[in-house]
Amino acid sequence: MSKLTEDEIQKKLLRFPEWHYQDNAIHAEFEFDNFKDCFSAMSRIAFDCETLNHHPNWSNTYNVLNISLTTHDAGGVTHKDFKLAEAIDAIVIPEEDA
Ligand SMILES: C[C@H](O)[C@H](O)[C@H]1CNC2=NC(N)=NC(=O)C2=N1
Repeated sequence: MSKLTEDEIQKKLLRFPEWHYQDNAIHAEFEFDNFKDCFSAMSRIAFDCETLNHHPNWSNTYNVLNISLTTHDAGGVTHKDFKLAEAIDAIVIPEEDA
């Protein structure tokens, strides 16, 4: 899968308000009520990663989850990253805000 141009990425990001592009990856930060809710979301995301065979660079500090998505095999952002971002948004963003 070939990497997207910055123009293509910025256009796609219009549909992903939580995400921004920087340094060959798309990034988002999500805050939860507590560690348990955060880690629960991470567990659910992990199952989707396995289904999609695509994996995030991420870190967790108590109730905050930082996620960066890039396609290592392509050296940049591809459609696979947006597929995973879509799955993550579906898990993390409450229905009434989506
Ligand atoms: C062998 C396996 O399919 C690849 O290494 C997959 C797994 N998950 C991946 N995740 C991400 N983010 N980028 C990849 O290039 C990638 N490649």
